Amino acid sequence: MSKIFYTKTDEAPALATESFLPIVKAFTKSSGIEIETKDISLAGRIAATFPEFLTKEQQVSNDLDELGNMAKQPEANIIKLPNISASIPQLKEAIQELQSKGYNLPSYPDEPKNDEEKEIRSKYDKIKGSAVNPVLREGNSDRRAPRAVKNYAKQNPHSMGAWSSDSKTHVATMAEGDFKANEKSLTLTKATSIQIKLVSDSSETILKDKIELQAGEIIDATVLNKEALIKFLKKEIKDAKEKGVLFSVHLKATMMKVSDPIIFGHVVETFLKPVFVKYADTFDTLGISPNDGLASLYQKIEKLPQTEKDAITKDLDAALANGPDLAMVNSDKGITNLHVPSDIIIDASMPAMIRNSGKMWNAQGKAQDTKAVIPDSSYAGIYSATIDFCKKHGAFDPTTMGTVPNVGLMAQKAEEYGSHDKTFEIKKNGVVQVIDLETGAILIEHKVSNGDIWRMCQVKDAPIQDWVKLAVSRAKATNDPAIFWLDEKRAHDAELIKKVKTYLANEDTKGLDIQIMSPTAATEFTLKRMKAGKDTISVSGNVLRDYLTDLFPILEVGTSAKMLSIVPLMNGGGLFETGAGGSAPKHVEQFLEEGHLRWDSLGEFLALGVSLEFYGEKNGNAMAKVLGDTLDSATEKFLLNDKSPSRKVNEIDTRGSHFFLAKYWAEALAKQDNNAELKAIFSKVSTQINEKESQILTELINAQGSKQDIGGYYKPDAFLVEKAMRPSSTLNEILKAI
Ligand SMILES: NC(=O)C1=CN([C@@H]2O[C@H](COP(=O)(O)OP(=O)(O)OC[C@H]3O[C@@H](n4cnc5c(N)ncnc54)[C@H](OP(=O)(O)O)[C@@H]3O)[C@@H](O)[C@H]2O)C=CC1
Ligand SMILES: O=C(O)CCC(=O)C(=O)O
Ligand SMILES: [Mg+2]
Repeated sequence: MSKIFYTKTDEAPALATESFLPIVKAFTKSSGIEIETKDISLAGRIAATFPEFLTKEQQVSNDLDELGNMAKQPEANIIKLPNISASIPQLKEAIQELQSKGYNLPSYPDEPKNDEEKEIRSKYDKIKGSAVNPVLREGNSDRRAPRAVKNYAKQNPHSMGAWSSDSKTHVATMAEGDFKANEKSLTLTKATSIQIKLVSDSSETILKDKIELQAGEIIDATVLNKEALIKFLKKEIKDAKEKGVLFSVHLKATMMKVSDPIIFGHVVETFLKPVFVKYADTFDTLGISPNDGLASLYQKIEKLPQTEKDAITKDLDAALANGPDLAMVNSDKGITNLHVPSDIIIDASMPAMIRNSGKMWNAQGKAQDTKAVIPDSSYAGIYSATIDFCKKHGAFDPTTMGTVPNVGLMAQKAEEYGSHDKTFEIKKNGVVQVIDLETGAILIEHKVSNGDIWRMCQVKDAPIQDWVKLAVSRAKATNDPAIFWLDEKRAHDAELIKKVKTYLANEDTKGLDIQIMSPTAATEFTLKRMKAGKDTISVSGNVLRDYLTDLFPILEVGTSAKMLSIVPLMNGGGLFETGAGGSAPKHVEQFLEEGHLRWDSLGEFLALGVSLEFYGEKNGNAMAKVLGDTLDSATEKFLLNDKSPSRKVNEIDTRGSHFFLAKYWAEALAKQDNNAELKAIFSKVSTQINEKESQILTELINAQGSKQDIGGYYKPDAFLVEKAMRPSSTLNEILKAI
């Protein structure tokens, strides 16, 4: 009998799991459904990578590898919660925490001095950034707000900041020399293997050897010119100051884990140029890299003698004061947009700004118009088009606006999000060539200069076919227009458009409205319909999948946590992601401070519903189907009765919301007549829950209001977490007895 694999991750979702999973296990046990937890937390992945440094007791299995293999099996059924995609500062913190807990792990070598350190560094670099999702995503993505979620938002609209036509907020993006401008692309007619090399006057360096490519695969390569980037940044820093708007930079340092931290580093360095010039030697000795952000810089200068440290701090203050005001991540704590590369992640940060009248927070904690710097222009246009739309038509109205589900090309590390092992910071002037190893032909080449960022992306043919099919099936299921967001003027998109046209011709699309539009045109088309209450399916590549499934949900339903996020795996299994958002570090902060967790598990309820249904079909388990159906009804009632966690302490939080879900789930099971055994079991449970409701709620509220100690951040103490997340002994007893 196959199992449901449930992931143990990090931060707020991991805390929530401690409360919710016991409920799920109790409810599914009698139906013979086995649920197995797999640890893919950052700390777990670090421990699994370095068994040779650990004691027998500390060693753990490599659960991510196992799940990655599982994702290729037809019986795969995986519930995936959001996890940390670690920036270098986060990775270092996690290592330090484990070391302090007696794990004899090597530290992260900033500048590896020998082969052993190089090996350690390369192992850590595999854990860095988005190291989990690409391994599990062996299928394309289908993300949407279920009808019940949409209706809830219409009846209980979230706040939406007003827009004024004289808002100074805008997007700044490069006009030349960026990834978009330099992209070259081709489709392979037959399978081959390639090599990437850098040819300079004096030498040839192989950057990557023997990449196997399949027939029909699209490859593209491009380069971002460092000089053009710096020129652009200088201009925008000056312009932000002149216009009196906040300066903020929006990148994806997690998914784009090689290119974007380097770009972030250039922003930090350009902003603070005089300091980096004056203290170049000291920073070198201290191993300071602008790519790690200001927070890491401040931390490293702590090691200096007081007078030296004071001198640098004074110069940093002066350089910061001399520039435009920076958008803040946390105004109270003085954490700026330039502190940590992973604090501002474009998919969530741009929609949050748009929802907030186009403003970000300044140092005084006040909302202010902003220059959103998105260096590469490939996708920046969708945000400028949205901002222009809001300036012209005002903010969207959640009570009337339409919905925009997404069908995203994602399988097998598609496009930019699979490019990090083929992304290089160029060390010498020369030419980068992609060579066909079978024919010796140069497939693509670019002239490059020292410091440029060159990258190659791939997308295989089978995922493209699957994606087109998925788009057609969603268009059929809804009868809504489906728009492929592809720009015929971009080299990669032009190749993709040829395939889309070919594969669409193989499908029965009679009566369907399927169109191809550039991202900017698609944004305008979709927003106009959305404003008028009409629904439009976005069919996009991998990056836009990510951006659009935060942008529209955040505008429509307040958060992407409430999305149904299904990945039909290409080999027949199912990966069910819980919402489309992140791991909300802010929520953990609040929980530790006042014992209130505001993480909304709605995405998890939805994911579990489809997972159970899928399990029922795959295994001919009728009880699983009943559990799935009743969970869906419970989720609807949950929304109707507005039982999501409140944001305020001493009101129901995540744990209370789980209680209500359990209550409604038991009620629905008691009410249904498809399975007598479940009806009998849960009639009893439902009565018990209803009888003890006020006692349980009191226990859950009483657990709030004070500081929490869970014995760690990346690897909290299992016992303390359980105690904190399951404070109602009355509820625990009822669940135990099922
Ligand atoms: N699938 C995955 O594994 C993903 C992982 N990540 C990772 O998550 C981390 C944080 O990323 P970030 O960009 O800040 O995004 P988050 O989604 O974690 O946070 C953005 C904001 O969205 C709101 N939010 C998100 N999820 C929920 C939820 N379930 N319930 C209630 N509110 C929610 C919160 O707003 P408010 O403060 O208003 O309550 C939150 O502060 C990073 O490490 C990132 O790499 C990011 C995206 C996807
Ligand atoms: O894997 C990650 O780092 C983030 C994924 C993400 O943001 C998404 O898929 O929407
Ligand atoms: Mg995202």
